[in-house]
Amino acid sequence: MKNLQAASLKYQDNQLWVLDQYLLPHQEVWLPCESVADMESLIKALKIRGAPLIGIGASLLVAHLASQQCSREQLIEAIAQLRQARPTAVNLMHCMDKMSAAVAKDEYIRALQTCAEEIFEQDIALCNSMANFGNELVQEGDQILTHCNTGALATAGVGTALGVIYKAHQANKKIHVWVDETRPLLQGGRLTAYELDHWQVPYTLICDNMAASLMAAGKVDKIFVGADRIAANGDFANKVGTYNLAVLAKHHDIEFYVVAPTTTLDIECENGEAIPIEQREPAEVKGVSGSFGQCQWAPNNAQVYNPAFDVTPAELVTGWVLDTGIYSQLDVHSGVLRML
Ligand SMILES: CSC[C@H]1O[C@H](OP(=O)(O)O)[C@H](O)[C@@H]1O
Repeated sequence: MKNLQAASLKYQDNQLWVLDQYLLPHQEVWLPCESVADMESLIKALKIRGAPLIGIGASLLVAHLASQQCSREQLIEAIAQLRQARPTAVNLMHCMDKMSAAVAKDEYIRALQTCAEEIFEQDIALCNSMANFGNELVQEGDQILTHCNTGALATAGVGTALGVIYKAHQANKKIHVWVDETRPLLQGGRLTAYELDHWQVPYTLICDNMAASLMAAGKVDKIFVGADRIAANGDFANKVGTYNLAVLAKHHDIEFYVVAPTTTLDIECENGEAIPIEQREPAEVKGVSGSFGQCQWAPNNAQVYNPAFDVTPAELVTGWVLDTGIYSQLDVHSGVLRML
């Protein structure tokens, strides 16, 4: 397989490497990934994360195993196992479907390697398209709020929602970004802040519970978020806390955009109720952990509710920014997502 390099994933000299996002921003540690167990563990621990990237990483791992003379049966098992690694981001399932089709071919080793390379390179192009379309929505001086991390760390390209922000900054639109820290795993405070620092984009880090007062003060012009799965009717799942922002945006009449590649569409899901929501470990809410270690503030026996995502209904969305264009409520209500 050819060498491939993304911000947090690389295939170099027949070895797959993952940048441990759990340790960012203070430690940049690249981990080798050599087995299904390795990749499954990295995905579940969000050491590799982001709807597009987990599909891309899993695909590269399967292609790597194929080049290591794994049998077709072992590869079929690997695909089935990786498909289960996380339940909400549909990109993973779409990628594993593509790899399943490839492993069924006579020349399955080459087919798997080509498929994984195409998935990687396609995502770069999808990110560029989303960024270009989304940038059309950004005016000079906009104050943009974003949630979680949707940048180069979560994709093979410039990102989804954060890719739009990156493009607007590159176009000298003098934007400012409000960054939700995004409890409980702090993807915003750790990863989005890290990316915006790197790109020298002006930003201010906030706790998630501060977004409402910023909107009330007229300090937010637009909101751009990512998605993990978009249903046929336009409802979508994204990092928990996204629904909060959508409701607040409606109340304050602020434009609210979801930015995602078409690989995040799942027209098998009629609406948001059909999207499986990952429930994660209580420890993530009882305290916090990262490159600094771990601390717990809640009592050991505290009951915890820790959904990794929530669902935003289509009626709260101003526009869907996909790699194929920008779609309005009217477009989506007419069923356009089923035709992409
Ligand atoms: C472009 S990434 C999309 C999506 O994935 C993130 O979830 P996680 O950090 O749990 O992988 C977040 O919901 C982003 O918006």
